[in-house]
Amino acid sequence: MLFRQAEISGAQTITLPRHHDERGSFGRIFDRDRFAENGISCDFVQASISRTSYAGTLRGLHFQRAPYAEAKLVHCLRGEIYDVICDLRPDSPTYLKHQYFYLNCSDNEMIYIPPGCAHGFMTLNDDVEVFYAMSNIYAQDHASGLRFDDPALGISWPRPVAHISAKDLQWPYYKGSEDMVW
Ligand SMILES: Cc1cn([C@H]2C[C@H](O)[C@@H](COP(=O)(O)OP(=O)(O)O[C@H]3O[C@@H](C)C(=O)[C@@H](O)[C@H]3O)O2)c(=O)[nH]c1=O
Repeated sequence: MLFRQAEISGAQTITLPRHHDERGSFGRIFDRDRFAENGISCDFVQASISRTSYAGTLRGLHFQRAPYAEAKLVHCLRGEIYDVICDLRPDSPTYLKHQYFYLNCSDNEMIYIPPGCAHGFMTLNDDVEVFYAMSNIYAQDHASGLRFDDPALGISWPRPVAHISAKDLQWPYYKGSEDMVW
């Protein structure tokens, strides 16, 4: 596993090893000791898979409010996504900055997102699967979000939004709602 610091403070890209043979491949996605050696020592307590039918679908931007703020691991299992993390920690050197990653099922990359960042992605083709592991339980009352087109965040998405949930359209803009973020 190769760990590299991302631009967003505390975020990392993790290149996963994969062993190939005539049947296909095998690779480890989580290694507690290697993660801890590289500064990721939280427990991952839930893992989920999302499946998205169509290209141009946007999910996000999502985070959980305290005391359920969570770290996430994100890995694309099928297809390709444009993945975005956005730093909402006022005490962070990268506060309100965002970073994007193209995650493709064949490139063996995973993103570690520290607690206090919002996360979202857009699918770049049909039939996309994304794996997540989270360091906190899903707490519906603390699930929160921000608008994907928030001018304070300035995220430029690679194509027009073709599909988005009603829930994701009703998130507030950050300016004026900073207090409800945490
Ligand atoms: C996130 C989540 C949702 N759910 C339920 C709630 C709802 O009925 C259904 C779909 O939830 P959502 O609409 O929130 O799904 P989705 O919009 O795909 O939410 C995901 O978006 C990306 C960007 C993330 O970063 C994820 O952590 C997660 O927030 O699944 C759970 O039971 N557990 C969970 O951990």
